[in-house]
Amino acid sequence: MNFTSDYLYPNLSSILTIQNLSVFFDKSQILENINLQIYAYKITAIIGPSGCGKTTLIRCFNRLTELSPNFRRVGNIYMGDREVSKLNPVELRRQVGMVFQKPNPFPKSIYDNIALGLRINGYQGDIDECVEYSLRQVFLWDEVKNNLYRSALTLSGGQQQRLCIARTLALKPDIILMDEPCSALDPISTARIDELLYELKHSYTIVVVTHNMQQASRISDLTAFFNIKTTETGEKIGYLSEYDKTEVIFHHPKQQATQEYVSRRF
Ligand SMILES: Nc1ncnc2c1ncn2[C@@H]1O[C@H](COP(=O)(O)OP(=O)(O)OP(=O)(O)O)[C@@H](O)[C@H]1O
Repeated sequence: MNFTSDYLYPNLSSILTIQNLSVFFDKSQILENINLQIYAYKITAIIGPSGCGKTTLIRCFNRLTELSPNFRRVGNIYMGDREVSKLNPVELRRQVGMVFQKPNPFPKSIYDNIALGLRINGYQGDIDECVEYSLRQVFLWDEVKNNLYRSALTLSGGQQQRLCIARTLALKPDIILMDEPCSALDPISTARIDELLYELKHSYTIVVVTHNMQQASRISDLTAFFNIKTTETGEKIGYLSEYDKTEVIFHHPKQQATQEYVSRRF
């Protein structure tokens, strides 16, 4: 099914348009014919069973999949009106930032975790100010302001993840991709990240892969449910099964598989 062409929000602009995207690693097909629109200033949750290609999909958006030599894709991914393959990958990854499953701060000070990326990207403004602003955006400033030169590795998991989000925000991305950002966190840290995402969506477009149905239903505006089909030769291929406003996906999905997945009867 085609989930593009102003399907859900006719009046909103789509920041990413995925058209007929299929992904292969060597001869194995991982994703088949994905058509999807990501809307600006919305949170889009990507859900689906393990192995359906959620991570692979979002890594196509900022071309991280290309770092695997066996990767190949057909179809198109447009950011605005430009195909991402035509963009400089370093600049693309600044515009399309990523937060990973496990917090991965650099083994440097809290300050340097943010300042390094700014310096590498030739930031011309006041670095101290930007460090403070980014830490305030993730509600970490008050917790770390007296220890900015302490190793980031001494922070708790939840603090480390907020630092990683701050590091991404400092580079002023348009889109933030999050790959199960709370899977390594306790419920309190998860709740703080949820609140944070809610605040951030006024300024950024967020795409979050999650296995946490509560998180998806609480924070996202739109939800894409991916499923897996098995071909006659036994190959397992991920496809986009249903995409709609989150309220619809969780309360009145059109497909039984979606209903079973979101109610954990899958
Ligand atoms: N670099 C790679 N080379 C070969 N196969 C890969 C590579 N990366 C991912 N795959 C395969 O692609 C399929 C989809 O993986 P992916 O991590 O995208 O799924 P997922 O839906 O995010 O899974 P999970 O929910 O378990 O994280 C899996 O079968 C995986 O083994």
